[in-house]
Amino acid sequence: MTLSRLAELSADPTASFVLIARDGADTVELLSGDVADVDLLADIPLMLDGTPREIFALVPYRQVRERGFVAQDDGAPLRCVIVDEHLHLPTPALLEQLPNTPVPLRDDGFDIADDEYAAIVEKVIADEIGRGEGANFVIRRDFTANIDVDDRTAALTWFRALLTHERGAYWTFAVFTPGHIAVGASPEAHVVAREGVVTMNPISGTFRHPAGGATKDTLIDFLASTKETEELFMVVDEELKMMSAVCSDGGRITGPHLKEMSRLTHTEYMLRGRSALDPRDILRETMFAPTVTGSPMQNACAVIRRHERQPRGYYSGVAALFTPNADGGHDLDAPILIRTVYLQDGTLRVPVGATLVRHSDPLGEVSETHGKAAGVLGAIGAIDRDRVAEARSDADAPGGERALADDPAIAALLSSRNARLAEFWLNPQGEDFTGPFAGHTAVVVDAEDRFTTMLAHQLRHLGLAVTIAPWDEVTDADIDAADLVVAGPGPGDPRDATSARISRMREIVGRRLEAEAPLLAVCLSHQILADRLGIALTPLAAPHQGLQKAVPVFGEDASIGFYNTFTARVAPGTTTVASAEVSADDASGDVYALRGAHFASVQGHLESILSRDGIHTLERLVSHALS
Ligand SMILES: C=C(O[C@@H]1C=C(C(=O)O)C=C[C@H]1O)C(=O)O
Ligand SMILES: NC(=O)CC[C@H](N)C(=O)O
Repeated sequence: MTLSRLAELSADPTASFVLIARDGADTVELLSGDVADVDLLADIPLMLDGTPREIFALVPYRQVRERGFVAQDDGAPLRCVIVDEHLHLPTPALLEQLPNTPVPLRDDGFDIADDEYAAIVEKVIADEIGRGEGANFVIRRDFTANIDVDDRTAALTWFRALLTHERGAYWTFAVFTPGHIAVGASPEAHVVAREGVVTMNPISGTFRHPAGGATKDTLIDFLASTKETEELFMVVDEELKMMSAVCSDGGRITGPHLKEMSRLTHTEYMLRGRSALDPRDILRETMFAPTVTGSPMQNACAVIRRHERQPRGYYSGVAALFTPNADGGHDLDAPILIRTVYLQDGTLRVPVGATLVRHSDPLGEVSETHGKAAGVLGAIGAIDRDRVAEARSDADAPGGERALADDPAIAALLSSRNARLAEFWLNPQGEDFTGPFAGHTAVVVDAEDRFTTMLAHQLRHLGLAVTIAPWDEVTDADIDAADLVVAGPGPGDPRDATSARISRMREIVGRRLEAEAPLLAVCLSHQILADRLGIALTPLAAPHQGLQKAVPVFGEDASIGFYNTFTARVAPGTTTVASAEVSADDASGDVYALRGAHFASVQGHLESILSRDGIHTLERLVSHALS
């Protein structure tokens, strides 16, 4: 009876329904109901006539405009299915019933050719990361094709192929709404909220299996790659910013783990914290994953706007399932919309991107996009399916399936990565805010890099009562009233006289110095402070975006994470400038920290997971500024 319901729904072109196979489940969920398109996340109708409702939503990328971020606007609707019926279908019986119709593709290929994509990668590294705009950016291309088979039959065929041949997906799903179909196998949970616990699952680092499949040796080579390791650390930092914004306990990280799929293996962390927010607010604060946009996230949207030719539609948005819970609220389960085919009136699109970092190899990123698209492209018949991968995905095969993650050498290599990270974020932090600076207030000025949420969280641990204020909202009165002002980091060239944001940060730094009132200046603001003291600013020969280094900070060596392209530079050996004490690199003269009467500054990000000595150094600098 339940299986016949699927047959009925598929036969009705006006019906809206969703099929979801969650990781590890032996059933496929079938949800159906009426469609409602809404403008804002807050409009998602979780309550109707006083009754909590289950809602499935497709959240398009353009929704980032709700956060004040830029996006090409294609009008893709924030589409909700108000669930009337939620069935569980046994997977084997469902597979028997799903069509397996040949779906020939016409006019198929990538909209951006390989060499053009490589050229975009080079441009993003030079013009964006190379100009201090951020650490990592995801730029996408689309595989497109046309089909002549009926849309719904094609989509069900592809869903069957993904269920049968892909593995390691968080959700394998198919969404049918009038005029719009999406079918995918996404590895990545963006945000999950259950009983007050919020989980995020940043996945980055991509190992494309060689012909014949992954082996222990090839996987070990991948795990040793600095680029792939640092890429994952950077996205964990960016997601911890989001966790710090939504969770009272800031969030802690566990992992790293492997995500083994049919043709590639990713590396991932889990971030966990507690939050009492409405799930729609959690979703808004976390729109969208840095793993599919970049960091800092707000500027990543501007970079995407500059370098992508077509709007994103649902790519990098989320599918969000809001389910009523026992507390009268809703749980949220929201995978990222990647590895998905979108189908409208016989035309399909499979968008795919790669995370570009300072040491990206353009051709390597080209093949990474092919590798990531391969699972879906194999399922829709655009490329040959990989027999080896499929054999491995058969858990009933003789000898069963043995995950490489279980190998002791691999497990040891993975866990050794954490030795580089800050214990603060690896351990439970509790909510005990009775640190050494209790009784003092701080205003943290955000210059469009939400590292301020992590800074604020650490400052609260040190006892301060903290508020975060955006650079364009904070008033002079706010600046004057705080016991401590923390002038935050931000994208861009610190010498840029045309930027209103950088000018305002200059005013704030100057105002506190003139008042001789406690100031801590971080990264961009450290550069601004250095400039004010007469120290020269210059681009680094190679950006330090996402780099960990042990550097001298006033008599102690500190292991710190860096996210800068520019630096303040003195003649090597310099120890004071004007009235300020300088901690600089012996060889290059690059200034790592400054301190003087009532102020201190630091080039690195003490709040980053890359800063093993972060909170300790933060405490030293705040203590100096407040003294
Ligand atoms: C951007 C995509 O995937 C993301 C980027 C990854 C990477 O660059 O290593 C890995 C997994 C995903 O978070 C995509 O599939 O389009
Ligand atoms: N994170 C930052 O504040 C970076 C500062 C500056 N945009 C640079 O790249 O050097």
